Amino acid sequence: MELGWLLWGAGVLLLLHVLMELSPAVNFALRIGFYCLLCVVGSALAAPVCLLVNGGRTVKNMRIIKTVVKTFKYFLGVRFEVKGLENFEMEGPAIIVSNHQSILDMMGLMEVLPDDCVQVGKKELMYAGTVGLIIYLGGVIFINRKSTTSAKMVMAEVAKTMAADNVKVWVYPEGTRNCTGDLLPFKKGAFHLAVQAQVPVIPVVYSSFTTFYNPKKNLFTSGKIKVEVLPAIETKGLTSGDVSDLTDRCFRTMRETLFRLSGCPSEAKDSS
Ligand SMILES: CCCCCCCCCCCCCC(=O)SCCNC(=O)CCNC(=O)[C@H](O)C(C)(C)COP(=O)(O)OP(=O)(O)OC[C@H]1O[C@@H](n2cnc3c(N)ncnc32)[C@H](O)[C@@H]1OP(=O)(O)O
Ligand SMILES: CCCCCCCC/C=C\CCCCCCCC(=O)OC[C@@H](O)COP(=O)(O)O
Repeated sequence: MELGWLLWGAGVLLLLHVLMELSPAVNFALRIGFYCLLCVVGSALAAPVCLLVNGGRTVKNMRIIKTVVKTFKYFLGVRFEVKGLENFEMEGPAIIVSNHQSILDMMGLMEVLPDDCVQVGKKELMYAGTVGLIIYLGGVIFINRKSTTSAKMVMAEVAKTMAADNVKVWVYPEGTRNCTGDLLPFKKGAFHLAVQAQVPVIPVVYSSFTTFYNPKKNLFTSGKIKVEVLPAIETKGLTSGDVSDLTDRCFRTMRETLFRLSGCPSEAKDSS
């Protein structure tokens, strides 16, 4: 009986292996499926620990979530090379902005995430099963992207409380995933938030995934991601009239860094 199960298991694994070798689409779907499975299982394991240790929804749970998510890279063959972490070594609140390429970004986020830092996420994520639960427990700030007014109100509330709560807030200013090797134009919410709270903006840039991850080409192999935490941009004394300039400045710096980290120096020159 047990031998029968073993043979079945071996047969299924062999079939999956052959399918993966033969079809890039199957290979891609299985690898992404595996990542999602890691997220679902990792969240299911982390949630009770968060509840037992910290009792409910709090940014302190991010340490537990980070410990779990940081192991995922070993299962997927993804590695990170991080520079500039000293730029996070500042007391007090800040807005962190970074490029957003894929759902895989959760690994890169957790690789560098400073203490007491929450993310801004779309509210739909709340309903993603155990992943939604863990995101809720981690204190993620949910916004409704379909309603500018409501998103602005949530951000304004965060601006009022983040100094007292002493938290950093991580925003993806492109507002959505974008895996083209370039940046989408930045939305201004993160920069309004920084100016309203009078806190610095710290940009974080991840090199382009396109050499090892491209959903359009069913490409997902192992790969190395370069990450750079850039020096903080001060906002003391800036007003809402300065938000566009601040957004542009940050966009240009991040785009140059993205091209440099991804090995496309000519495009970096074009953008300056
Ligand atoms: C195991 C698994 C574990 C998982 C790990 C857990 C970690 C979880 C991680 C979760 C990761 C989740 C990752 C994710 O889910 S990423 C997706 C969700 N995140 C975002 O969308 C964040 C970025 N978006 C923004 O910041 C947008 O600006 C928002 C959403 C706020 C509005 O966007 P919208 O498209 O509606 O409007 P607009 O930007 O064109 O702006 C329109 C006008 O309003 C002005 N304006 C904007 N904002 C403000 C403001 N605050 N005060 C005053 N004014 C403001 C603005 O200047 C403009 O005016 P003008 O300049 O044209 O005159
Ligand atoms: C009962 C419902 C069950 C639902 C189960 C869903 C299981 C989900 C499984 C794995 C998901 C792993 C994702 C980790 C978190 C990803 C966060 C993320 O990257 O969100 C995308 C968002 O930034 C931008 O969204 P769009 O690019 O605009 O779209």
